[in-house]
Amino acid sequence: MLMPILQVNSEDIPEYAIVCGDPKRAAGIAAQLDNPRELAFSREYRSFVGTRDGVEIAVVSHGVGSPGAAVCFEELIRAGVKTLIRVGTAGSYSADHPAGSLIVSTAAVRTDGLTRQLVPEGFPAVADSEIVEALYQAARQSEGIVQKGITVTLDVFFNGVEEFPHKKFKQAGALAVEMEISALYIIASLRGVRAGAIVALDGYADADLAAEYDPNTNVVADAVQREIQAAITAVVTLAKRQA
Ligand SMILES: O=P(O)(O)O[C@H]1O[C@H](CO)[C@@H](O)[C@H]1O
Ligand SMILES: O=c1cc[nH]c(=O)[nH]1
Repeated sequence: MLMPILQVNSEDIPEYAIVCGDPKRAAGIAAQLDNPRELAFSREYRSFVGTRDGVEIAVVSHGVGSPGAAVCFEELIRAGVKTLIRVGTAGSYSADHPAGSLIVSTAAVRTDGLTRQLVPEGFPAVADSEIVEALYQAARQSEGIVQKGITVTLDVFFNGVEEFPHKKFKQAGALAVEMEISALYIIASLRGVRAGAIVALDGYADADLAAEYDPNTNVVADAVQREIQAAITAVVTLAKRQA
């Protein structure tokens, strides 16, 4: 069956998918698999399949922001995906986690508008614990800071007249902010599949720490490579465990 927005056929989509915002990053992830094949490039959604250690993996970009990403997650699940891992970037809340650190998201604060239209207030956006552990163990095999914890999903990247809610979420224990994980966890829960996420920190979101925002440094690029390796390793670990 052809998925109308991703423009991929369900027959080509395996059970495991790695998703990321940037279509270029999707190509970079696919290039690290064996026999990568591009399936489609429709809107912001660029789709590939490849294998690692005999495990078939889809790699698909979902663009920026929860509503667009939700379309991607929904169609992948309709096409047969049962395990989704997001490989993203995020802004740090703490000097303990500078740019280049990796955070495995255990749960996401739902400040986004999308999930409010899907589930009641107070319903938690939580990662699958087996995926969290697989990502954390895989990421710890590389150099650099790796931490597990709560992330915040926001709709806003450049602010308006309202203050960003970063301070209160930081005080409450959140580690970083990005723009799609709550949508991923809520949709996974609604559709009965499992999901997890790992993010590379690309600077400080907290105004007290923030310097000039530059996500295009070598430190961030290295961290993105480490999280890609961790996500691929985690998928293989999870798949072998299920076999
Ligand atoms: O690097 P990605 O996966 O796109 O993730 C983060 O980067 C984008 C903002 O620049 C948002 O999509 C945010 O969630
Ligand atoms: O949403 C995002 C992504 C990366 N860095 C940020 O500060 N915010």
